[in-house]
Amino acid sequence: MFSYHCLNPIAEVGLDQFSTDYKKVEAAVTADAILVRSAAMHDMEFGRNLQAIARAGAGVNNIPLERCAKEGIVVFNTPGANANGVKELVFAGMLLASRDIVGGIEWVKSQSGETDIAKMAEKQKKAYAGTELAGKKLGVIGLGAIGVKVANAATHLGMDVYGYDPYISVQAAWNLSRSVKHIDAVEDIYKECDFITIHVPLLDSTRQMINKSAIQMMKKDVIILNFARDLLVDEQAVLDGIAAGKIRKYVSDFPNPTTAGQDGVIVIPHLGASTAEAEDNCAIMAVQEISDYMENGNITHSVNYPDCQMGICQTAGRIALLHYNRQGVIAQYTTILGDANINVSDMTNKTRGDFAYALLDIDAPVTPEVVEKLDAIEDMIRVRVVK
Ligand SMILES: NC(=O)C1=CN([C@@H]2O[C@H](COP(=O)(O)OP(=O)(O)OC[C@H]3O[C@@H](n4cnc5c(N)ncnc54)[C@H](O)[C@@H]3O)[C@@H](O)[C@H]2O)C=CC1
Ligand SMILES: O=C(O)CCC(=O)C(=O)O
Repeated sequence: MFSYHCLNPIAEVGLDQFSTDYKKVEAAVTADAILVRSAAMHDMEFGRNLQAIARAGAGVNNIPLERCAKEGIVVFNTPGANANGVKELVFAGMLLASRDIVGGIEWVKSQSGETDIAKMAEKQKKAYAGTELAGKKLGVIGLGAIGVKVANAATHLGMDVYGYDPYISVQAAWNLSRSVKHIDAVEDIYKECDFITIHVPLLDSTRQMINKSAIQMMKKDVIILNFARDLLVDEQAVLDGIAAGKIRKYVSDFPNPTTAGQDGVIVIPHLGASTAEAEDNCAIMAVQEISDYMENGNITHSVNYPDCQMGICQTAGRIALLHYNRQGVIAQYTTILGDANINVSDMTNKTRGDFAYALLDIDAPVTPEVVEKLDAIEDMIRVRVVK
């Protein structure tokens, strides 16, 4: 029996995928696995039996990845599962920034009961007029699951699309429309584009990527869209740019005291992934990842351990070893198994930075004494008897 805890509401259609071997628990500290959306986990203490965390979403900046790896907790995310939901809201953001749609709607509301409203609207509407998307230059920074969808869709709206991603994956490159111009220097996006949208993860290397000097390079009346993370942008510099008449609008999906209520800023309450479809997709993928890890030891879409799959175990036993990626560890654990007369019939050992993961299918079940010896290896983080 496995236990899981949900730190945020997770779509039932996903949780329904757990077999009857799983039970939901109220206390995170007692759970084998945690499902989370945006809840901040950096200050959480983890129970010793916690083996996996699945982020039902893309961004993992709310989870202490390194600490989890050191505690033998595999962290997963659900790449691409909410990308379409975000893409659609980015276009809503572009439209809201191009014309004062919200101002217009508010005006209509304020005139409710006015019998002459149709005639008044024809006079009033010039106050809310704007510009079109077609023919404008859109710069997309980060061509991953979301960036590619935004870039491709924008070409169908007649936009001239520039894409920048020095680390683009082969899959994303395959998916990118040939109409998108591949830009090698992000500065060219800053200098050329009417709309700039950022879709990169929040990392030390991307924090405040859009800063004062980037804004200085931008065209007058640029519209900046941020559906990735607020800390990617120096938002005070953006407010200064709006006040100086350089930036026409800043659209953000991340309310905070700096931007909420400010002129020239449209802030949405983190709704990018809040669609039934995205929530269902993320929950289903997260539950599948956790189930495959808990039941088979397979890792798919981890963000702190290497991916590693050996299907369903067909031998007498399977063990999973989470260890540091250091010299001599493989020799030590295979010697312990050999000394215990346990034949390894299949194994995979994968590494990711400082961490490594091994799955071993063995011809006899391991005894508690063998587990104890494996655990005692200096660079061993966690030993799991999967079967
Ligand atoms: N508003 C919302 O509700 C949502 C926000 N997000 C945010 O959007 C981010 C992106 O999501 P996905 O596209 O699904 O992730 P992804 O991992 O598929 O794509 C990220 C892309 O950014 C690129 N990248 C990394 N550093 C870069 C740099 N310095 N310059 C240019 N490109 C760089 C990577 O190569 C990758 O292709 C997430 O990390 C998350 O923070 C994601 C989903 C929902
Ligand atoms: O779960 C959510 O609503 C947030 C989605 C998000 O920001 C992400 O997937 O990175």
